[in-house]
Amino acid sequence: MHLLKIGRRTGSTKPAIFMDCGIHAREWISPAFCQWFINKAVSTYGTDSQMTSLLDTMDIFVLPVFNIDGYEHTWKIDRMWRKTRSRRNGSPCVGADPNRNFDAGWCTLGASSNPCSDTYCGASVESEIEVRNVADFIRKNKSVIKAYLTIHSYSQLLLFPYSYKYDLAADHNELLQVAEGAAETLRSLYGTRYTSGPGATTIYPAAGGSDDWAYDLGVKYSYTFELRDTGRYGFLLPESQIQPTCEETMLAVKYIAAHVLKNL
Ligand SMILES: Nc1ncc(C[C@H](C[SeH])C(=O)O)cc1Cl
Ligand SMILES: [Zn+2]
Ligand SMILES: [Zn+2]
Ligand SMILES: [Zn+2]
Ligand SMILES: [Zn+2]
Repeated sequence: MHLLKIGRRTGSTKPAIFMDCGIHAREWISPAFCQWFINKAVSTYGTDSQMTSLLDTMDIFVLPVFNIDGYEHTWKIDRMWRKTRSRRNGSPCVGADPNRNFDAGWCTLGASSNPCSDTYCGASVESEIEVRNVADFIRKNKSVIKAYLTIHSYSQLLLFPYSYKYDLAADHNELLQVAEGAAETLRSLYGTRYTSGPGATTIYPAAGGSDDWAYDLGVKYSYTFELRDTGRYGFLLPESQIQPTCEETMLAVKYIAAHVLKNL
């Protein structure tokens, strides 16, 4: 797994943002966005004032493709694959849903213990090596990681904890306010409408997700993005929409980052 660290080479440890893409293999617009983000971050540092002040103060960790084996599978075999590609002896089916495999109400709701289900929670918490690696990294760096962003598609949603329960997060009001501000900034470019809210009531109740896990670990600004569209093309978003999607999402990510920066 290739994790990029974007930031100034100062010796000092800086507060950081962690963003992952491609946790679900078929959500191809997601890795496209991380690639776009990396290029923008390095190419506009020094010219774009927001990006410059962000990178002068914070580091940004970007994991462009979380679920590498699943992503390759969608390129070569099965475009609609979602899960990892782990194999369990004795099981006829392959893979677990990495976004049900985190230690956050693991396998209690909105997930399946059937290895053939697309929302299979895995044999145990962090059974998927990709999940274990990301969780280990964030645990090790939790004192500096101030925000966790995980990029999915589709539905045009900006979700935050909780999905594994209906209780509101302690920081609900702030998380909602920031999400709504980010969604409004995103809409200002092409008019794309996003809905913001806690996962459980905004999309569906489900346990084992990375955003809930990061939030409970202490990463306050924890968001799941569901990028374009709302179902017309779904996961098969046309190439013509890649650039506009990346441009509008960039605005939302910069909005959240600016809020994190202001509240360091
Ligand atoms: N904590 C979570 N946050 C967001 C979601 C929605 C994504 C949408 Se593809 C999923 O089903 O894994 C699911 C969970 Cl479990
Ligand atoms: Zn397959
Ligand atoms: Zn997803
Ligand atoms: Zn999705
Ligand atoms: Zn703010």
